[in-house]
Amino acid sequence: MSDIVDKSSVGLDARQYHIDIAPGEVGTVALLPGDPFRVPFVAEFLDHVKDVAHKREHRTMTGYYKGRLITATSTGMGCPSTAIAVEELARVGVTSFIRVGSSAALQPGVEPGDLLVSEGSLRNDGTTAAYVHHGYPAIPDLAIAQSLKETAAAVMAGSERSVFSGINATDDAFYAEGPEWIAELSRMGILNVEMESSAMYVVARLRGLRAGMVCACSSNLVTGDSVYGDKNARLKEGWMASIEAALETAVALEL
Ligand SMILES: O=P(O)(O)O[C@H]1O[C@H](CO)[C@@H](O)[C@H]1O
Ligand SMILES: O=c1cc[nH]c(=O)[nH]1
Repeated sequence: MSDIVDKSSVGLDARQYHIDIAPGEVGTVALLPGDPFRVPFVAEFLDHVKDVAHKREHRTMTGYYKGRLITATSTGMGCPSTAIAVEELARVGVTSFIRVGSSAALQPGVEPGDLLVSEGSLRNDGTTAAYVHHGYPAIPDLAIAQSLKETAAAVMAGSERSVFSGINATDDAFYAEGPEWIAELSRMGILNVEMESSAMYVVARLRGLRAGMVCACSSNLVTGDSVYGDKNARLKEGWMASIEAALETAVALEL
């Protein structure tokens, strides 16, 4: 049995197997969109941009925002690839993570393009169950969450869009979100649903790292308001606002 691999100690100081990044190639704070095609949206805010790596769903670029070295890495969709990205980014020096995703609203009054700041996640995923007890909370770093509320409000000031904060759900199965589940989440007061934050929060807590999330609302599952069709411009505006809020938090907290 002595030949069994211990993944907690394998490849620690090397180029990482899935994200293709070596220690020294990135900074201490990473913005995490789901989609690799959204990593360049982060880069639009940065100076001295470098394309660092792109392997599988994990694309990484770095650059400077107001003098701070920022890393942007895509997680892909769902908790399994998100947990891998957080684990491997931590091994190459990242200590703080801010997910900048899209998410569907579960309460009336939230519209596509609005910003949603996470205060915690209902862990409806299989990945975190492999890491911890079912009662373990999936919660952001409190200072990051508070800062995201403030920076999101500042970024959205004067616009027609709003900022909401609350508990989100993290689901594994986009197409298994049936009407009963959506109604139950809404009745529980859950603000929005996405597919990555529980893994980011749990892995971050277990490894002594910090994490937070600000998403753009892509659709509202209880009002039927969706981005399909002419609302897409609003989602892009929401993504850009969420990225700016995350960058301002990175600067404000010196992440
Ligand atoms: O747009 P991203 O950040 O990928 O986030 C949301 O979009 C995907 C589903 O459409 C899931 O990954 C969900 O969390
Ligand atoms: O889980 C998710 C994420 C985004 N949009 C949805 O409808 N569900």
